[in-house]
Amino acid sequence: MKIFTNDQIRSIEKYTIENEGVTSDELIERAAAAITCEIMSRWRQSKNVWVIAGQGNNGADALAVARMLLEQGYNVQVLLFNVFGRLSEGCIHSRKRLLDLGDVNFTEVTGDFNPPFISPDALVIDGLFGSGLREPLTGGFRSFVDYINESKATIVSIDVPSGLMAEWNEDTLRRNVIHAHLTLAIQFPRVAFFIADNAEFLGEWKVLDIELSQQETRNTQSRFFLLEKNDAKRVLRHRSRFSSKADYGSAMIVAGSYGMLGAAQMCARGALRSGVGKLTLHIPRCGFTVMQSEVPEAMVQVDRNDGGITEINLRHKYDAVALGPGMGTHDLTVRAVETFVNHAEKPLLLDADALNCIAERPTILNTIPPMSVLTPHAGEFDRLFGEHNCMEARIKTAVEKAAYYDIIILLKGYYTTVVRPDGRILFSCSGGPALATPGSGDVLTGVIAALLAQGYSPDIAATLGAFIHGYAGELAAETHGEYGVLATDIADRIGTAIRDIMC
Ligand SMILES: NC(=O)C1=CN([C@@H]2O[C@H](COP(=O)(O)OP(=O)(O)OC[C@H]3O[C@@H](n4cnc5c(N)ncnc54)[C@H](OP(=O)(O)O)[C@@H]3O)[C@@H](O)[C@H]2O)[C@@H](O)CC1
Ligand SMILES: [K+]
Repeated sequence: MKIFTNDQIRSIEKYTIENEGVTSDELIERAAAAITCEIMSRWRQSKNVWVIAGQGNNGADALAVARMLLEQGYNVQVLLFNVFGRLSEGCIHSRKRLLDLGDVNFTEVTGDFNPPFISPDALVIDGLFGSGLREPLTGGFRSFVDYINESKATIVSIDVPSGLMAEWNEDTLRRNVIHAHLTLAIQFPRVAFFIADNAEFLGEWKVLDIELSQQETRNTQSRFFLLEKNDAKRVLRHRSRFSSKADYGSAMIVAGSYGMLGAAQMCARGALRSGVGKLTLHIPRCGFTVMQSEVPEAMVQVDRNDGGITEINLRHKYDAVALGPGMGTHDLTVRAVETFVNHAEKPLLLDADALNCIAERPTILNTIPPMSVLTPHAGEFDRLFGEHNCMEARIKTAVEKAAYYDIIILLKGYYTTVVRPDGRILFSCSGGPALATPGSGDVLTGVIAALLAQGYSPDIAATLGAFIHGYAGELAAETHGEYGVLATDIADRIGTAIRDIMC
């Protein structure tokens, strides 16, 4: 699914108006009807409702919602902010239709005003600013947004929480944004919805369909994508009855060190549950017995060193090679990673300590084969590319680095984000807090390695891997709850996750 920018949504809206016989006011009515419906399904008429409208069409939506809720018997009080005397046409139209009802509790703010008391049990409909916001809120608007947040009322934001930019918000002061409990996005989710930093503003979010042109939606190119279950289903290949393990590729995982062999095991389990045809593990000598007994499906090749990885020799050809889980960052391991990466010709999968080794010797970055996949969590990313104070900043750096080094960067988190060298950004929407468990990332590396071995392109393997892994985590949470999931529980549900996604 494509995620559009504000400008693109605006042109799809314009196209719809110009080519599909619908007026802007009708779109506002559609949006308001869908929002009203959603509110009515959640809150009874006894709820006190405050509708806060701004001067643009976000305000127009809000005023139309106020009218519809009044018609449904809700007790509604309306505040329209018209401080610059510049209401949009839609807003003027919605105001007229609202006031035509007669006897409406309506205040138009045109200058200084004392904010009314909003009780904590009230419902606030936030239609102050939507996608037309130019810059972070300041002055009176900023104070009013703070005032609403502090009221402790339940807040429903129309389209986007007021003060939040639809795409990038790094420069937005945290306090200038409405903290919604529910955000009802018109027609499309926004890029900002998939960036972890903004979760506190959005609350739960839902997209409401107002039937903008499907044709124009299809024709509009995007650089942002969301991978959902249906997309994953479309990408996953069915297996032929006549296939053999030779059809599903051969993967090598270089992992483990003394005390960290569990990482290698979990990674192997992730790969084996993801359908890899053949799996070889390169581990330190001390892990031989345990690995052979715990992961009998894999072949084991031991390092000459007992406690860590010191040489990475591929004795055979592999369709995918993953390096990192539990490897440690001993000098000898750093050197082994450097030598191996220097000589590698095909894309690699680099995770965890492989990334930490590269952080120790950043020149390795220059020798990573094109289209290799790096899978850092926030800490590993910062060790590699410098400190960042938020996920948005990391995503922006990832875009730069992915292009510069011609690599794919998968940033772990809710909405794991995959950045391609061409600047395209894919978000995976499965998962949840159950995935925040030790070894979870090792399992993910195994899944991606298996997909690479089976011939999925690196960007697809990364995004699909993140989706499958997240989905398996959700399944594991159904059994064990968000607190109780082990990484091995995730690994053991990967097969079921793939089956569910494909059916
Ligand atoms: N997608 C769709 O198809 C549909 C979308 N719809 C709805 O329309 C909404 C978008 O409407 P919109 O374009 O009128 O923008 P909105 O945010 O209401 O206000 C812009 C106003 O705010 C002002 N302003 C900006 N920044 C400011 C600041 N920092 N501080 C102070 N003022 C600031 C700005 O001033 P200006 O830039 O003109 O100087 C302008 O006057 C969208 O979110 C959705 O709810 C539906 O109606 C149905 C169809
Ligand atoms: K809003």
